[in-house]
Amino acid sequence: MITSRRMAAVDANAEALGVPRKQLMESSGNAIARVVRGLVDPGASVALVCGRGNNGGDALVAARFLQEYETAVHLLGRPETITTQIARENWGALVASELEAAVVQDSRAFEPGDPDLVVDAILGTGVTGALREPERSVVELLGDLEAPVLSVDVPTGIDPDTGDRLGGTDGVAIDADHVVTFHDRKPGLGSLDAEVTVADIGIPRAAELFTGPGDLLQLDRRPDSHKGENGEVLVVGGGPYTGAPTLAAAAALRAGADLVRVACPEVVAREVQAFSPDLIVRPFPGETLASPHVDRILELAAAHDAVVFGPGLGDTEAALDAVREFLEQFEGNAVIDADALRVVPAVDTDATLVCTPHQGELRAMGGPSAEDWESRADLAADYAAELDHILLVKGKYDVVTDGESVRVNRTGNPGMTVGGTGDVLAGAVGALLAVLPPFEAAAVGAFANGRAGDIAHDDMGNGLVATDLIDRLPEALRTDE
Ligand SMILES: NC(=O)C1=CN([C@@H]2O[C@H](COP(=O)(O)OP(=O)(O)OC[C@H]3O[C@@H](n4cnc5c(N)ncnc54)[C@H](O)[C@@H]3O)[C@@H](O)[C@H]2O)[C@@H](O)CC1
Ligand SMILES: [K+]
Repeated sequence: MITSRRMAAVDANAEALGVPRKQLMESSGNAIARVVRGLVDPGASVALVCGRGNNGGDALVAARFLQEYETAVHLLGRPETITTQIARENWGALVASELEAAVVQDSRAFEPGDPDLVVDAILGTGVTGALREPERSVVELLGDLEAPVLSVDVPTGIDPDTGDRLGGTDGVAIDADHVVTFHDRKPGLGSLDAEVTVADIGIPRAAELFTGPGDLLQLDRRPDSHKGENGEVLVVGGGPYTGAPTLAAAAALRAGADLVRVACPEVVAREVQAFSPDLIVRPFPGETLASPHVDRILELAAAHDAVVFGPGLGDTEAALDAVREFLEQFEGNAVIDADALRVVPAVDTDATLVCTPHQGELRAMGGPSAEDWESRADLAADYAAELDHILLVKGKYDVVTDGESVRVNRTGNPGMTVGGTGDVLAGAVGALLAVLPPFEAAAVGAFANGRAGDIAHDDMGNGLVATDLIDRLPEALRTDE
C-alpha cells in the first residue's frame, strides 16, 4: 500500500536513480494497454478520456500501444494548458502521429459516442479537492454511458488515500469497473467495488528502500506558516562536554527549527551561549544533569515539539538516573543519543523515541549486529519492534526502522568519522521530529546529514569538521533543485 505523498517521493527517488518519469509514464501507458486487451478485442472502440496532468499522460501513451483498436482520445482542456512537460510531449506525439484526438474545452463539446470501453485518465494521485469544470460534468456524462470503465491509477473523483468521494456528498466520481494502478495499491482502492490490477512500471525497489531527494518533498512548508509553527526543539545535554549539545542545537536550527533551547548545566551554559546568539540557554544548577533537575526538564520539554536528549551528557550514574526518571514521565517526541541510549531498553515510557546509536552503541544497548547492511536492517527491525521505538543505526549505510518499515540511507562519506557529526545528526533529526512523523524524521535526518557531509567533502575532503556539516544542512535539505 502506498499513499499519494509517498508515491510522489518514490517517483522523485526513481528519477534520481536514473529512471526518469517519462520512462515510467511509458510503462504506465503500456500497462493500461495490457489491461484493455484483456477486456475488449482488437477493433473495439475505446474512449480514452484524459486530464491535463500525468494521469492523462499515461492514457496518451496507451493510445500508441492500442493501434489495433478504434481509439479516440478526449483531452479535457487546451493542449497548451497540459500541466507537465512529459504529458505535453506525449500529446504532441499523438497529434504528429495523426491518431484520433479531440480537445474538449467545455463539457458540452464532449462527444464520447457509444464506445465499448471507457478509459478514465482524468485525474489520479495529483487531485486536490472537489472536481472542477469541465472534469465534473464530464464525469457525470460518463456515468450515463453503458460502457464499462477502466480507471487509470484511481477512479476520478475518489480520494486516493481514503477512498472517500472528493467534495463530500455533493461530489461526483467515476464508478469504475476496473482499475489499473501503478507500482502499488493505493489505500483508497480498498473500499471500491472494482477489479484492481497492480501494474509494475519498473520503479526500482531502491527508490523506496533508500532515502533520496524525493524524501525531502514532504518538508515543503506552507507559505503562511508563522514563528513556532515549524518547530521548537529542546536539547538536553552537556556536562562533561560542551561541544556536543552546542552542535546538536545549531544543527536543529539549520535543519529548520524556529526556536532551539538548550537545557544544560550552568558551567556549560555560558560556552553554549557564546557559540551562537541564535541559541537560547536554560541552565540548571551544578555540573551535570541529576534527579533534582528532572521536574524542570519535564516542564520545559512539554513546551517543545521535540526533545534531543543526550549529547555531551556523560555516563555518570546521576545523569543516567535522571534520563531514566525523565523518560518514565515524558510522553512527547524525543531523539535519544549518546550515553542516554543505554537507558532505553529497560525503561517503561509513553514517549515516542528515535534512538540514534552507531553500531557499538547499539550493541551496548543489547541490540544486534551484523556485517552486511541487509542483515543489519532485518535485525534492527526486529530489535526496534522489541523496543517499540524507532532506531536509526548509523553506519556506512544507515538503517532506519520502526520495527515494520525499513529505510536505508546511503549519503555520507568517510570524512564524517570526525567527532561531532553524530551530534549534528541528532539535532537535525530533532528539528525534523518537530514537523514530520518520527520514522520520516529519522530517514530525512539521516539523508540530510549525510548529504551535508558530502557537500562539505567536496570542499574540504577528509578535513571536514562537524560545523561544516551544520553550515551545509540548509543546502542538503533543499527540494528546489
Ligand atoms: N511514480 C508516479 O508517481 C507515477 C505517476 N504516474 C501517473 O501520474 C499521476 C499523477 O499525476 P499528476 O501528479 O500530474 O496529477 P493528476 O494527473 O492526477 O492531476 C493533476 C492535474 O489535475 C488538476 N486538478 C487537480 N485537482 C483537480 C480537481 N479537483 N478538479 C479538476 N482538476 C484538478 C491539476 O491542475 C493538474 O492539471 C498518477 O495518478 C499516475 O497516473 C505515472 O505516469 C508514472 C509514475
Ligand atoms: K483516473
